[in-house]
Amino acid sequence: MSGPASTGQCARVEDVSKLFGSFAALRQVSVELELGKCYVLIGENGAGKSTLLRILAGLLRPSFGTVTLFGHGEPQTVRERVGYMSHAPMLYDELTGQENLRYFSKLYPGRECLDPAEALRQVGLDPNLPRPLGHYSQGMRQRTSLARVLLSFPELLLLDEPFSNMDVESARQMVELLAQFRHGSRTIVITTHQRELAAPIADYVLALKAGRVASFEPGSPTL
Ligand SMILES: Nc1ncnc2c1ncn2[C@@H]1O[C@H](COP(=O)(O)OP(=O)(O)OP(=O)(O)O)[C@@H](O)[C@H]1O
Repeated sequence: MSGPASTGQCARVEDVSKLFGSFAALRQVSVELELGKCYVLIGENGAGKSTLLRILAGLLRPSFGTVTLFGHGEPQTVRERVGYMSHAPMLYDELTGQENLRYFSKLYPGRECLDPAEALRQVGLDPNLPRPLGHYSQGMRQRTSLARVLLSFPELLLLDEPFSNMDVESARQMVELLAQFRHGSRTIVITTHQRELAAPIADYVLALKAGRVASFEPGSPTL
């Protein structure tokens, strides 16, 4: 790769503000994301975490400021290199994990996709589980959501509250899994209210407060 990869930069957010009507959800946020690192985004309810993630995903446009992703000034043009997992899992309860993924893999026509069974294996799930998703534990549902994101071989993973409603052991397993993806040189951004759960993979911790960057500090990753 040339250009941005050689500088090790995955994304650059410069002076980004996002207004909803007259309300500023983000105010002059600037941050740079290096390739292959994990960023943990924390802050109270309404701090702007999901808004920043959705802007990085190209799902929202900033009102002011710029976002550069993989060296491109229009995140929409590199959307296929980004995997976004929202905190409402977009999966069908009446289908099995593999049926869900087969359905979603058809939404990427003409593109190479990871085999659904392999995606499930990568997140530690048996692809041949006969149960419908409605009978999965929360941890298994979150893993299936992550497998769905992996279908398109994303280089940047944007995960909104990946540990929500998970027990501590399932969250620990999810963190180990994410650590493997990071070692595979994917860049990861996680929003969470449970900073301690993500600490083992946090290369950097970005705290937002009322839409502003309150702090941006290196973490102490152990994985
Ligand atoms: N589409 C929208 N229209 C209007 N206001 C919005 C919209 N999206 C977000 N907001 C507001 O912007 C602020 C930031 O929301 P955001 O979801 O980014 O916060 P958050 O830090 O992710 O919060 P939480 O931890 O509760 O998910 C909130 O006050 C929210 O109500």
